[in-house]
Parts: sequence; C-alpha cells; structure tokens
Amino acid sequence: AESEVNPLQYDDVFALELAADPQVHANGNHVVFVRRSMDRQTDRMVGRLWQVATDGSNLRPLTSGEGNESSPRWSPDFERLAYVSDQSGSQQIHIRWQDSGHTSLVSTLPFSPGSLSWSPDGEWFAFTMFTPESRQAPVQLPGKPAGAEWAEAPTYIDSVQYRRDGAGYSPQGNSHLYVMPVEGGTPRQLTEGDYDVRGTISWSHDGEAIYYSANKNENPVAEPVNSDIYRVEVDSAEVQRITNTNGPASEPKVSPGGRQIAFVGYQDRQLAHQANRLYVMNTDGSEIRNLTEDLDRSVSSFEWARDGRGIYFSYDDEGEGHLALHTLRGVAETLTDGVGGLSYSRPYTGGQFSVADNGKLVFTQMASNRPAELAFLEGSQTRPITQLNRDFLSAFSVGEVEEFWLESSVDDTRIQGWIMYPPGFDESKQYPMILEIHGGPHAAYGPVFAMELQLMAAQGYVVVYTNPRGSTSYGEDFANLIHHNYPSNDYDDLMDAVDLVVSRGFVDEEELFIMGGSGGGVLTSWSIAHTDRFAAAMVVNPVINWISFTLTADMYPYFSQYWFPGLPWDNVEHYMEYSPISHVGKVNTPVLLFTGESDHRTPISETEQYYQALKLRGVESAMVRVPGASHALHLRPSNLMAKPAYAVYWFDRFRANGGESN
Ligand SMILES: CSCC[C@H](NC=O)C(=O)N[C@@H](CO)C(=O)O
Repeated sequence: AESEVNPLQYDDVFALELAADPQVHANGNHVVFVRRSMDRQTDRMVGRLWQVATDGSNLRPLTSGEGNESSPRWSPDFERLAYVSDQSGSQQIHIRWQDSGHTSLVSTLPFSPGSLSWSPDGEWFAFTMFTPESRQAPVQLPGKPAGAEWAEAPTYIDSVQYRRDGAGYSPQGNSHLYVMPVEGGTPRQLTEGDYDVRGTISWSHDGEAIYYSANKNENPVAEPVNSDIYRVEVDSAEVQRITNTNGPASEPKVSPGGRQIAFVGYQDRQLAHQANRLYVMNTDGSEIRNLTEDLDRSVSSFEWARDGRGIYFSYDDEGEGHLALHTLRGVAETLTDGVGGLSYSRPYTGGQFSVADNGKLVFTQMASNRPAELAFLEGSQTRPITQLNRDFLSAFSVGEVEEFWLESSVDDTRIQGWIMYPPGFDESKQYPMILEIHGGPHAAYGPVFAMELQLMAAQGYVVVYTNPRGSTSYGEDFANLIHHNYPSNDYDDLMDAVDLVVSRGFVDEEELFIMGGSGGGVLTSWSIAHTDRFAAAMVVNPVINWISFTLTADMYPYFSQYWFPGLPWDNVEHYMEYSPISHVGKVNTPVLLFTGESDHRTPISETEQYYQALKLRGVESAMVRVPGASHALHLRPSNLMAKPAYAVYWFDRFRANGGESN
C-alpha cells in the first residue's frame, strides 16, 4: 500500500556504501576489500580496509580506520598486506602483518604511489610515482624585496598534457617506475624520459625485471593511443622494448610460470570506439595471439588463473558485466554475469574481480537496488558475501527497474533501455517522466544502482534510460554507428524510447523532461533543437561547440583525431554541423545548465557559450556552477545530492501544477 512507501531523501547519499577492489586469499577462504562509505564531515567518499570470509562470516575492519585507505595487495606468501593510506598526512605505503595485526608506515614518498606491486620474493615494492622535472623558469626577474607581497610568478607551459580533469593543472614532469625495499628505504627510479608509465606493472618470474606500458613515440600528439610494452632490468635499469604494435598495448601481466605475458590493446583503425582485445605473447614479445578476436566486446580487466592455464577476464555485454575464462589452448567460457556496481551515481557499467586457486573468484556484484556488494563464484555457483547496504535497503523504498528493448524507427537496430518506477508506482495514474542520457558517448548504462536517478524517482518521476547507438557492450559496429556522425540517429533511438514508454499509458505527455551529462549533455541540447516535446531540459557538463571543445579539453590529441575526419580548422563545416550551438536558434525548451567549475574534460566554457546563446535568444535558462568540481560531479556527496535536487526543482517548475502533487 502507498502508505508504506518510504522514498529516499537527498540526505541519504550519506548512507551509501560499496565494496571495491576485492583481493581474495589464494585459498579462497577470505577476501580483503575496500569498504567505501560517505563521510559527512569531509563530504567525501572514504575507503577503509575490511576482511570477510567468502561464506560471508567474520566481517571485520583490518586497520584502526584512520585515513583514506586503498590498493590492498597481498604479499606473495599471503602473510602481509600492503596498502596505501593518507593516515600520515600524505599517500604512503603501509604494511599489515596478518599474524599479529600490526601495521606500519614504510614509505616517505614525495608523491602518491600508484600500481603498487610486490616482487616475487616479497622483498621489494615496485610502484609508479609522479616525478617532477626540475626546470628553471625561462625568464629570470629581479627578486621581490623582503616582506613584499608580489603577485604569484607566471607559469611557463610547453608540455602537451598540461592539465587533466580531476587533477587540475599539472606541474611539469612524468609518472615513472620505482622500486623500494618493503621494509622502507630510498626509492630508486628505474625509468626516465618524457613519457608516463601508466597502469599495471608486472615483475618477471625471477624478480630481475619489471614489465610496463608507455607511449614513448616521438610524437605522442600524433599517436595518442599508441603505447607499447617494455622490460626494465631492476639492477641496471636497462630498458628493452617488447612490443611494437600499431595501437595500444597495456596492462602487461606475466603468467604464473613466467614464460608468457598477457596484455590488452587493439589494432588502431582510428575509429571512435575500438574494443580492447586480450592478447598473449612470449616474454620476449614473440608469438602474439589475440585470444578474444571473435568476442566483439571490450575486455575490461583480466587475471591469470593461478595454474597459468588460462586467463579470467571481464567484459560488458548488453549493459551487464560478465566474467569469462579463456584457456590458453581453448575458447572463452562465460562464467557469470552481474559483474559491476561500482558506479553509484548514474547506472554505468563497471566492476572488479579477484582470482583464488581452483577457479574460485570474488567479484563486485551489481544490482539495480543497491551499490556494489561482493559475491563469491565457485564453479557455476554464485553466492553473496557482503550486505553492506542491508540497513539502507530495509529502511527505504527504492525505485524498481524494468528492462525494455525496441526496434529503431530509422532502421532495424535493436535498442535496449530501462524504466525506473517511482516507489509506490500505480499504473492507473499519470506520471511526469525524465529521459536521462548517458555520456561517453562510448559507454553503457545497465541495470545498476544509480543514486541520482533514484532520488528523482523518489520525487515521483518515472525515469527512463537507454543505450542508444554509439553505446558500448553491443559490439564495435553498433558503437561506431556514430563514428564521425555524432549526434545523429542516436537522437532517434532516444525519442523511440520516449515513445515506447509514453505508449504504456502511465506517463503524462505534457510532463516529459530530458537531461543528460557530458555526452548526455550533448544529446540533450541536440534533442531540444530537434523537438519541442519536452517541457524542460537539464544540460549537464555538455559539449556545445566541437571546435572550442577539441581546443580546450584535456584529451584534445585524442578527441580531435579519433572523433572527427580531421583537425578543426580543416573541417570547420563538419565540426559545426554536429555542434549543438549551430542549432540553438531552434531551441524553445527551458534549460537548466549544471557544470563543475574545474571540469577540464568538457570545460565550463562550453556551458557558458550555451547559456549566453540561450539568453541572447530569450529562452528561459539558468546556470548552476559547481565550485571545485571536475567532470566527475558526483565525487562530493553534497554535489551528488545537489544535481537531482536541481533537476527536480527545474522540472517541477514546468509541470502543470508546479510539482505540487509530489
Ligand atoms: C562528449 S565529450 C566526452 C566527455 C566524456 N567522455 C570521455 O571522457 C563523457 O561523456 N563522460 C561520461 C562518462 O564516460 C560522463 O558521464 O561523464
């Protein structure tokens, strides 16, 4: 009955928890993971190390719980656990001895360590770390008098990648590979040069070398995705190139027996979406084999089976994460679906897993009514391990999610989508509806918990979301239907989804709303230039003008060469034809904009262009600027609640009764 409905409140963003980065013990009996929860005082998500038996018993914290903890990594003998914590005031490496429970800080690093990895003998750590380039400013000015307050000195920049979304303006320098004794000591730098060591690093079986991936091309601007795998000798720091592929070769992982390396990458065809394939080669780079050539899905992550006979890997298919095993001599066998749940703001796919002996696995399990929990997979049996959100679930009514498929009105393409019903939904009533559009554009939504959408459903809105053409998890051809052609018929797919839901009879056609973030902001602003059916729109961190975007976004070498037929000044007509700003003259729908002021992916200047154009045209519009927020608007819980709250405020204004029945 409706009286029992207890919808989520905005403040419940602080109740969310999720289980991430599982690291299962080889015996498969227990797993260490990062328990992420929301801290009301700091307005941040914090991670703490917890352990639980894989039968779900004995859930307990592993540390005293001060600081933000991440990256738990077992020592090769499983007697110690390394992790990164900022307990000391900066991100440092810590060790926990499993027998005594004693923990100790073992590093004093100047910058945060990444890709932490134990040597096979358990005596060394390898990790990546930012390494500043010490350079004098090219202009030397007379110094200021003692005690004077002068303006900050100007910054001289000549690097390609001078700012990154989420990190801001970067000091000059690169991420390099280091080793350090596990009992502490001075880190020794193994790589140097004008390139970054990124992603997985993997020790050779004898511990004498480390494999890593980097883009060392002379002109990385011209080849932004073309990385290769290298081997560096730990003693001499001598470097050997292992692959020479046309495209990325990354995440090298040496096989348990030490004779082979698995990695991911693809043959670069300069397409907007290119699925990551799983490759195996000998450690000298010979006999490269593409294991997933026939899969036509992107490999998200992978781990060697402990006996070295195969590789477990995850991939998304039709909006859902799957785990599969590819034996080296055979074919891939899918083991389970339901992998995901790490995205908690919008229903994006994405999960993690960890491999024990004998085919036992732990993975983050997705569900539409809660964020990621851990689950155990043994043989074909899956069972839940954690229930971190049980308290949250039992107290509130969460909107139910129903899948639908439709056939495109422009061709025979099949499109998948989902309807989220407001708690207490009664199909005999008429509801306002929000179409919420994902970004990427090469990304995918799925039946995954999404707090932003839930909070809007809690306010009485039916929320519809789809994977229009261009989305991932349906194969490369589907994703590339918008190659050099975005936005285009993806708009039709979205409208087909609205038509389908309207035809069900429970949506008030006068109360249709549209919103989307990033690529979803592109499609929202595009849609309202092509139809007046929506009563109001919310355009979140959009691209409005592809020329200004490619020349201000952090990933400009990639966007300008992979998403367009050529550089902007040679293709002005193409860039402008696909830019929402070119069509703003047709917009009549009231628009609310919402963007982070520190967004370097889709800079706020895009939002400002649109806002000012709408004002020039006299279209009802407003702009919400989120101080300090990057492209990942949801990272601060207060912003996670602000976005749906502003959406509901704006949409309610344009409902027949001003939203008074909510
Ligand atoms: C349409 S411009 C690209 C923005 C961005 N794509 C890659 O970074 C994007 O759309 N991001 C999505 C997630 O992939 C988002 O929702 O922020």
